[in-house]
Amino acid sequence: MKNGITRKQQGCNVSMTSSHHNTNKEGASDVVIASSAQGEVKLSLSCSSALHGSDFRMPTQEQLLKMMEDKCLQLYKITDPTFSVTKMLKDICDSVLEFTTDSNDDAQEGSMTISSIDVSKESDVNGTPGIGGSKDLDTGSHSSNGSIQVNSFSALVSPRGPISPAHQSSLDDAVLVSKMDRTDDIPQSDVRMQPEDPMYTNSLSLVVVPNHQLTADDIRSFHDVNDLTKGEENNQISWVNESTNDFPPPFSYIPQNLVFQDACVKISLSRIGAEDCCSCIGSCVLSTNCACIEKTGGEVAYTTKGLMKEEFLDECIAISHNPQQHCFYCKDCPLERSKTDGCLEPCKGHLKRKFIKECWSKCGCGKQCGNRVIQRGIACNLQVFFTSEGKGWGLRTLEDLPKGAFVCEFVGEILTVKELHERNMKCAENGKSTYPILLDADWDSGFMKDEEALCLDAASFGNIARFINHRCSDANLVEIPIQMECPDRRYHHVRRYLILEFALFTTRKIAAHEELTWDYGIDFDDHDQPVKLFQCKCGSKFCRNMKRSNRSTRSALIAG
Ligand SMILES: C[S@@+](CC[C@H](N)C(=O)[O-])C[C@H]1O[C@@H](n2cnc3c(N)ncnc32)[C@H](O)[C@@H]1O
Repeated sequence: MKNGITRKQQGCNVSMTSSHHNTNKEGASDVVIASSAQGEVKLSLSCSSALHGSDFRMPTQEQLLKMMEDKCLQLYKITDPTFSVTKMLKDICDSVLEFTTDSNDDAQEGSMTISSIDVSKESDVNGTPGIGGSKDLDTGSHSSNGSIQVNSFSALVSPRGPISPAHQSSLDDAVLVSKMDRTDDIPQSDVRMQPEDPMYTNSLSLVVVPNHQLTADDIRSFHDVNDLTKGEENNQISWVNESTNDFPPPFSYIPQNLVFQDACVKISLSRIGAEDCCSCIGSCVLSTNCACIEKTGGEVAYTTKGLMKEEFLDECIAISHNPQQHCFYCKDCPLERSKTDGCLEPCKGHLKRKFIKECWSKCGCGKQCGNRVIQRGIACNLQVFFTSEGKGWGLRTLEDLPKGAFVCEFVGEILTVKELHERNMKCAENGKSTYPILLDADWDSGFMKDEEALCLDAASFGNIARFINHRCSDANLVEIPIQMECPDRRYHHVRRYLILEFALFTTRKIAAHEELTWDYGIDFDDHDQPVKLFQCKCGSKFCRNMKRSNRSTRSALIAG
C-alpha cells in the first residue's frame, strides 16, 4: 500500500500475497509500518499459519475484507455504516504522513513493527479478560543502533522488576512496556523500542521478555499511560511518575459500582414511585415545585452553571469538620457485628450527611436538566501522579477548578460489611489493603440483615477516586451522597441498576496541578479498626495523626 506525501495526491493500493515459508515464529503476527524519505508509507502484515494446521489456504482479498468487516461489527461493535477496513488501513498511512508533515518539514525514513501477542489464555479466574493483540503504537523510526524511536506511544505498562540477562528477545512471547529510565536495568537485546530523544522522557519503551507467563495481576496492571480509565469516562485520565520507577498498582477500572457477591441490592422500577420523580419540563433548577428538589427540603443544590451552591456546600463541609455533632448511633451496628462474631462492641456512631437528590429517567425533565450533574460524568481534566511525600499515587487537577465543582464519584465493588471484614483479614495476611467506604446512612433504622449492610471497596475494582489521598480536616474535596432514582437511603443513591453513588466536590478554588484530597474521616487513635492504619503524611496543620488530639468518631472511610 503506497501513499503520496500530500493528502490530495494520495493513493491507496491493497494487495495480497502469501508465502509458503514462515515469516515469523508459530502463531505470531506482525504489522510493519515503513516510510521513505519520499513520503511513501508502506503497511505490511505478516502472519504464520503454524498454529492452525498445514491445510492453510490463502483467502481472496474480498473474503478477508468481508470477514474483517463482520468482525469489526460483531467483536468491536463498530456500527458506523461508512466504516470499511480498507479505509481504516488507508487512514493508518494517512496518519503516518500527517504526523510526519505536522511535526517535521523533512519527511523521515523509518519503520516500526507491531507484534501481536495472545494472552487471552491468561484470563484470571474472575474473568479479567486477557489482552489480545498489540496496542496503540504510534509512528516510529529505526535509529543507527537498530532500536526504534517512538515518537509518541500510547501503551500498556507492567510494573516489573529488572529483566534478567538470561532473557533473549523475541516478539512471540510476553510484551512488556517500561518507562525510559527503567531501560537502564534491561539488557539492550531485550529492548525492542526505546525512545531516544530526551524530549520523549514520558514516552515508553516496549520490552520483550520471552517465555514470560503473564499473571492475572500483570494483566490488571497494564495501564495506558494516556488513559487509565480505558475510555470509560468522558475525559482521558493520564498517569505520570516523575519520582520513581513505580507503575500504578494493578486494578480494574470500573465506571459504575458492581456487586461483589452477597450484597442484596434490590432496585426495580416498581420501587420508584411517582413521589420519587418530578414532572417538570425544562430545568428543575428554575422550577418552584420540583418533587426531586423537595426531597432535600426544597433546597436546590446546584447553580445554573452546574456548581454546588455555596450554602449547601458549606453545610456539607461543616458536617465533615464537626462529625461529633452530626453522628447517630445504631442499636445493632452491622460494622461491629461483622468484626466481633457475636460479641457486640459499642457503636462509635455514623455520620448523618446532607444528600442531593438528582432527577432521573422517570422524571419529566431531560438529561440537560440543571439538577443532573453527577450523572453527566467527569468533566474536569485530571491526572494520576506519584506523590513526593510518601503517600504513593495521588490524583491532581490539570486545570483550575472553582469552588463547588463536581470532580468524580467514588466507585468500587459493593460488599456486605461481613465480606469487607473477611477481605480485610486476608489483606492483613498478605500485606495488601482495602479502600473501603461505608454506606451507613441508614444504619439507625433498626436491625439489618448482614446482606443489607453495605460498603464499597475500590482497591481492586474502582474508578479514579481510588487514587485520592486523605487529608485531615482541610481537604479540598468533600464527599456528598447522591440519591437518584431510589428512595431507599440504605443504598444512598442508586443509578441505573446496582449502582451506588458517593460524589466528591471541591471545597474551595483549586489551582491547576494541586493534588486533590478528601478527609477519609479516620480515627487515628482507633487501633481496633478492621484495617491497618497508615502513618498520615497529609501535611495539614490540622493533622489528626500528628496531633492525636482531635478524636474523630466518624467511620465514613476506614482506610487501609
Ligand atoms: C484510597 S488509596 C489512595 C491511593 C494510594 N495512595 C495509592 O497509591 O494507590 C488510600 C491509601 O493511600 C495511602 N494514603 C492516603 N492518604 C495518605 C496520607 N495522608 N498519608 C499517607 N498515606 C496515605 C494509604 O496507604 C492508604 O491506604
